[in-house]
Amino acid sequence: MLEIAEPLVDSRRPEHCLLPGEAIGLGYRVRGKSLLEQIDLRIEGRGTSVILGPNGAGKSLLLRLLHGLLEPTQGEVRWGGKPLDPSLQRSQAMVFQKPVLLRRSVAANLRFVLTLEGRPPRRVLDSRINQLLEGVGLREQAEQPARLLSGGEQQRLAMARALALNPQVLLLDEPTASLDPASTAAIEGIVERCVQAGMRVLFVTHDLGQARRLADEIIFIDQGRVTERTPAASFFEQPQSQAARDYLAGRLRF
Ligand SMILES: Nc1ncnc2c1ncn2[C@@H]1O[C@H](COP(=O)(O)OP(=O)(O)OP(=O)(O)O)[C@@H](O)[C@H]1O
Repeated sequence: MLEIAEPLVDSRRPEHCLLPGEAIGLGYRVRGKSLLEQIDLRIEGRGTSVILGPNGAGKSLLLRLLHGLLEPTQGEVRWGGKPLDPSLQRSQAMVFQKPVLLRRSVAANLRFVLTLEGRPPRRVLDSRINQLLEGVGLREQAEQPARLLSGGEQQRLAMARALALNPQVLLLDEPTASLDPASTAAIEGIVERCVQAGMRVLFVTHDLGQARRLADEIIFIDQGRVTERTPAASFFEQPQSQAARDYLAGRLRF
């Protein structure tokens, strides 16, 4: 298994306090069709909320709305009591199933993010890039074109890029869906260290083993509605909603 060196997460915290995150009467409709409806959620404290639910339930839409990539058609999203603006948005980071990387070197992908808001001294910049690459086990590939990395390596680079600006909240949309078990374990290890360092994680997955390993609580979504929110231990023993029981038993619902 890949050994990932410390430290990955910078101990300096961003200036904004993002928590709590709130979805208040949140809804999203497209062409008269309701895709998410009446979502009320409060995200606070530490740890990892794993979002489960069948295909098409609205999990990715919820993450995109929480991250401000989509505008709700009903209700609102607030972080730290305020609507998400670009500066608050930079205090959170999202990683997608398919990493979207620049056609540049591995190090240049990180340099790009780290110089978005000004150019730190070269020594500081290089040291942070090395720290991030060390943290995700990619130090030796620093000068390699990012597009030549394997799928697992690309996703580790995407994680490093997400962590570059010390987000307080990490939104992960099936980041290991196309990865093998070793690469999946590497990503899970990075996520665990982020949680230990105080980040709040929202993690969408269909991998129930992964949900058991990572979740402090489960948020279950079915047909655009949150049907339950339960501590992880009791969710797997005793899901409260029929939708969740069907999902765990592998029964299709139409
Ligand atoms: N921009 C859009 N316009 C119209 N329909 C959309 C749009 N985005 C998503 N949808 C639909 O909304 C529903 C929820 O999509 P979403 O991607 O959130 O599901 P999901 O729970 O993440 O599913 P999966 O587990 O398959 O990734 C789906 O039926 C999808 O087709």
